[in-house]
Amino acid sequence: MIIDNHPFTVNEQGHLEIGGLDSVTLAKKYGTPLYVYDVQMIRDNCRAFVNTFQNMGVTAKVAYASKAFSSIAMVQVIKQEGMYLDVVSEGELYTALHAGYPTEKIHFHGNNKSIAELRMAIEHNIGCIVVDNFQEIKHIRSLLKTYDKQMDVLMRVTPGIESKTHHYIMTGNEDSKFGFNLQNGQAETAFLQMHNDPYIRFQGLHCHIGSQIFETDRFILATSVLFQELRTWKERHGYTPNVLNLGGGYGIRYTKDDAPISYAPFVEELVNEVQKQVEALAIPMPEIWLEPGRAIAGNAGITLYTVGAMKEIPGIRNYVAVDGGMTDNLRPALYQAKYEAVLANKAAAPTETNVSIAGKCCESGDMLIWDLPLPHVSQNDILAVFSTGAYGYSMANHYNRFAKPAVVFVENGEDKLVVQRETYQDIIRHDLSYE
Ligand SMILES: Cc1ncc(COP(=O)(O)O)c(C=O)c1O
Ligand SMILES: N[C@@H](CCCC[NH3+])C(=O)O
Repeated sequence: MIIDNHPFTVNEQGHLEIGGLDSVTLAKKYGTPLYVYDVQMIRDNCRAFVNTFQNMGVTAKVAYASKAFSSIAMVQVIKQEGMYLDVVSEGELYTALHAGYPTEKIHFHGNNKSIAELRMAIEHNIGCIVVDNFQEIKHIRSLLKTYDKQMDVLMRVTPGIESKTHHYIMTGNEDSKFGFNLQNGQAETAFLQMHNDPYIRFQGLHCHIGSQIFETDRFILATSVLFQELRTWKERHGYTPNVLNLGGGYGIRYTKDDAPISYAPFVEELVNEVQKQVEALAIPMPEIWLEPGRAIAGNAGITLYTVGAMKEIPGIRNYVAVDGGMTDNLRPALYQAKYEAVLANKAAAPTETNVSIAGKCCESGDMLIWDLPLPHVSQNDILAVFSTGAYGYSMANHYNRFAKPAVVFVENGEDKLVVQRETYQDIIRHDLSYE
């Protein structure tokens, strides 16, 4: 039996399976809360992007945006898939270096890169820096001169496009902290500062319009806005780009209300648009780069919790509390994000009650799901929340001094612990005594 619209099955005992393994057994073995990933699904998501470009004969680089979920094992899977890697901090870069990621396949982002981060990127000869502001141009130029090194650089621009997503995760609108503004000429000024620099190898433009977006026409629109700018630069400065990075942001299915983007037709649509624009401008086809994060990791991960206290307020609400919450999944509290879930140990049972899943933080907004139909719920049932593979572990925090959960990978019928559960010793590790 397949779980309604989620890519998971139910076994003969009526338990939810992930990657062919019984999720209830995994919960018992590793404890809860527990993040579990189906690694084959991560690989399939990577291949859907990479293979479509290959099948179309288009030169492309697909980078996994590691902010969605970064750990040594995750980065190693991405490396095995031959993908590129997008990092936005020293910490993500450090993780990639420790995972043995080929440094020339790493792209560095960020709206406020520190000198230390730029040094780290330059010292490790990473593949590309995506420059975000005028101060950074100055820093990169002087650092490259000091190191006497050249570096591939892209310029992040904001195309002035509002995407239909939560306001907090829009990034392509004019009023954004990210990138150079196209409308007011700042992008062209930045371009003029970089394109003849002896140390900066200026490769082209980068644009990321936001996250969890379903309308492919937004990406097409962003592409056409970039080409309007490129037309101007061609006419004024004779410039043609080597690279066009169209970012990430592809929406996945969290609930039945979401219609996720199908990667292959989406990539085809995007490539066709670039080809059309390139022909109109009479320039050679640039390399197309993409940076999916959520689309790679999101639906491959679930979170398992154990049901604890239950509180029924007759005529108002049935609260079911689990042993995690906004500390392992901040998205409902931060973006009012919606999720679906089942009882992993009763996955084949008919639903008979409507409940609200509460976390255990001392915070009324610590609710994981407000309305969830479930079978009869008992203490110690295992709740499995779907689509938590992206921005779950990576946004986990220590509020109320909760320890971060473990992460388990499942592949070829085997489970492997890839991030240990934190201990209370970890929680107080950096505390110093004042006595
Ligand atoms: C520059 C950049 N690239 C890629 C991503 C990945 O986005 P998503 O996980 O929505 O694909 C983000 C996050 O929004 C981003 O800021
Ligand atoms: N963290 C966000 C997305 C931001 C992506 C990075 N710019 C989320 O959970 O949806």
